[in-house]
Amino acid sequence: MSKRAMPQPIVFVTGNAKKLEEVKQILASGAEELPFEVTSQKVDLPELQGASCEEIAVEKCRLAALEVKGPVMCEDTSLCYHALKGLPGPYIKWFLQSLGHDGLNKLLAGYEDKSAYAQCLFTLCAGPGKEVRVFDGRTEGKIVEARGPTDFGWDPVFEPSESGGQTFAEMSKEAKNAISHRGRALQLLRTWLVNHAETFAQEAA
Ligand SMILES: O=c1nc[nH]c2c1ncn2[C@H]1C[C@H](O)[C@@H](COP(=O)(O)OP(=O)(O)OP(=O)(O)O)O1
Ligand SMILES: [Mg+2]
Repeated sequence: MSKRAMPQPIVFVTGNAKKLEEVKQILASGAEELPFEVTSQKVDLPELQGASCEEIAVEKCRLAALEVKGPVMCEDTSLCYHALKGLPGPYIKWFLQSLGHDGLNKLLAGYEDKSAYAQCLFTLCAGPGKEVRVFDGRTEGKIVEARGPTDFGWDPVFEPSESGGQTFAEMSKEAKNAISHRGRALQLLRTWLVNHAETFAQEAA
């Protein structure tokens, strides 16, 4: 299907400039070309509390579609400690903001198990009231003392199992994107859009 069949671009709605930067890099580097143009809009949307990661992600995307009045994608990132049964999970933003990297380590002081996974839920919606589809990407690893540049969230304290001992912050952007929660979820979204371009364009029309 040609791009002309889908005049409206998909708007990636996020309040986080670093997420946007990675999403642009990942979309530019893929093997398959996305059949839709992706633009972005900076909106910090409210997020449900006390709900599952998936419920939070779906509700945020639903609000984004209402705000943009057209096709949107969003994402929600969680950092889930196995010893804490998945917490901080979707509340990692507030834990990081209040406790810092050191605090994220100290949370696990009473536990031997330092393992955790990063989860990214990408959501896609063709417009107000339309179905919200969810794409789940995960990366397993462990929580370590901060190492590497501190310009993106909890990257310095998360060491993926597949990185050969580097934290996300110590890895090159390409290396992180190749194994990251975000890279994996976005890859699933990309493949879905490539295979269902017509369905999505019809929903958006
Ligand atoms: O790859 C990552 N590496 C390190 N840190 C990360 C990553 N991805 C998100 N983060 C941080 C940002 C925020 O502190 C929390 C997720 O919260 P989350 O609500 O998904 O992000 P946000 O509010 O900054 O942006 P948005 O407007 O898209 O909701 O983890
Ligand atoms: Mg947020």
